[in-house]
Amino acid sequence: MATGRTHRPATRSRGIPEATVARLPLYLRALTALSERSVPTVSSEELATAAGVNSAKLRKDFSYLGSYGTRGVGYDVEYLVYQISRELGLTQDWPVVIVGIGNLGAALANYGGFASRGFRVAALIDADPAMAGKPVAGLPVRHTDELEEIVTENGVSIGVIATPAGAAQQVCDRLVAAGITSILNFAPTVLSVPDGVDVRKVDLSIELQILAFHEQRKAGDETAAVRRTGTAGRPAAAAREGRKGPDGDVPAVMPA
Ligand SMILES: NC(=O)c1ccc[n+]([C@@H]2O[C@H](COP(=O)([O-])OP(=O)(O)OC[C@H]3O[C@@H](n4cnc5c(N)ncnc54)[C@H](O)[C@@H]3O)[C@@H](O)[C@H]2O)c1
Repeated sequence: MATGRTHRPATRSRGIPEATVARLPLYLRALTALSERSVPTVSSEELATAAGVNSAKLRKDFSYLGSYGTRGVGYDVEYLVYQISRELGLTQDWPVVIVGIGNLGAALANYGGFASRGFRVAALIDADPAMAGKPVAGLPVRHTDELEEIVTENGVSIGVIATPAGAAQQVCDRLVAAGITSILNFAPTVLSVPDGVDVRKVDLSIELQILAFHEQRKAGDETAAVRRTGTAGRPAAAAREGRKGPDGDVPAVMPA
């Protein structure tokens, strides 16, 4: 049934670019920490540092929300938390189902951070009949036979897939046929979905592979520095000075 991939315009309907949308959760996390410490206002520089974002970019992002802060005072923390939460659709409750309640699915079900951010785990679903009825994170595991019924009854629009890769597309197709329009996929496979369905993929092994790439680069830089100077521990200085290595390579700063 899967017919194609979701294509999203670079700018959303209300004129907020996708790149800004992707940074809103970073601001929200930093702002929530400030709010928990009862900090009333924050400057763009402080918030940018806490969110790991450049402050000019932050000001531009907030201008899309119509939030400009007050000169000499900064941004009102509580109001920004409300504004960003509203923009992200977090002022309403989102029931979520998790499919595949093995090691990862059970860990996700037990993660308190979903509920505190408005994502209520409505049901846990697994194909293993031996698991049906067993409690995980206070919820009885339901069998996949009930998947469509669960989605409809709970008005679920977000599904989390934590099954083995081989089962993920079939699970995805059933979730979509049942009415789910957003999928968070942890299985190491590319899912095909019809237009109008959003898929976000989480893959820790890919993140590790990217870190391995950087580690290899660092090791390469170190070796080059030893060759250049006969001393280890100088590549950072060489990079700052923009010096080229013997092979003509400039130590690269890669996007995170
Ligand atoms: N994204 C990541 O960073 C990350 C990290 C760890 C694991 N994973 C992936 O997550 C998935 C789960 O890993 P795990 O260690 O929890 O595996 P697991 O074997 O412990 O659990 C898988 C569960 O899925 C169930 N299942 C199998 N087919 C199903 C189907 N058709 N419908 C519903 N449930 C079904 C099984 O009964 C089992 O309970 C794997 O694809 C794994 O590669 C991803």
